Amino acid sequence: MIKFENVTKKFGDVTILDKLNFEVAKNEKVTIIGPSGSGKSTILRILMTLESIDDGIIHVAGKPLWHEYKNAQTVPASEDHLRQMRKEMSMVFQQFNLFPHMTVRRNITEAPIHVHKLSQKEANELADEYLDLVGLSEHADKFPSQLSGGQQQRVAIARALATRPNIMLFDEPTSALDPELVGEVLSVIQRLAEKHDLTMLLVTHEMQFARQISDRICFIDKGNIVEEGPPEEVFTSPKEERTQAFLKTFIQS
Ligand SMILES: Nc1ncnc2c1ncn2[C@@H]1O[C@H](COP(=O)(O)OP(=O)(O)OP(=O)(O)O)[C@@H](O)[C@H]1O
Repeated sequence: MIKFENVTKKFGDVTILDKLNFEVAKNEKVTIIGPSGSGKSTILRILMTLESIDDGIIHVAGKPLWHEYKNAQTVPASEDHLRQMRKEMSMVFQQFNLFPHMTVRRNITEAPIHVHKLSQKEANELADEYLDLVGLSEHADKFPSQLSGGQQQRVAIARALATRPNIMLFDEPTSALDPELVGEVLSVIQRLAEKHDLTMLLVTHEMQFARQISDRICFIDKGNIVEEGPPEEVFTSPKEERTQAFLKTFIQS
């Protein structure tokens, strides 16, 4: 579903992703872990086309993301192609990024109406369906400021789902929350992982959670995957020294 081939990303002279090879299968749930600054968020931002790449190729759902084929040649993607590709994916950010002046329902219906050209009625039905899924049906007419951080993040998840993506990206979705609000957001994500046919790529420091929901853990350091495998294997008996050191500091902190 997602395939990075020799992808390099630089910011100025600094190489952030260094010929990265990485794949996520359809419906697979993968968590990326790694030290601060190792390039985890950059991977998600590149997939959302919020950042471009310097070299390599990325395929999403069988099509090149940052390129397209024209006259049997690979050329840089047009804005039209990028727009099409964006429909495959939705991302939930660390900061919920809700529109403060819009009600919860309108936050959710904006993209279905304006990007996906659904009618108001269809978009409202979608909003109701996903507000129910995240357990916030009774809050549809409130404004974000009237909700707790955990509730706001659940609205952000409903909003991301309402464009009916095949791929959901989560970038540290609980790290801006007070500890007592983390659980409610994680349980929504867990339910999604268990009950919905979605490909999920998650960046989180919630190791216990990653262990529960992931099919595979990727440990990334200095822009490359150092080790990957099933959660039990990576967390219980990491093979690489760098993974061992990272997990150790994590447990101690
Ligand atoms: N727009 C940008 N311009 C310049 N440097 C950037 C930009 N975005 C990210 N970086 C740098 O790229 C590196 C990787 O950033 P990234 O956010 O992907 O790391 P991360 O692994 O997600 O870290 P964290 O766990 O702290 O969120 C960092 O050194 C960061 O400072």
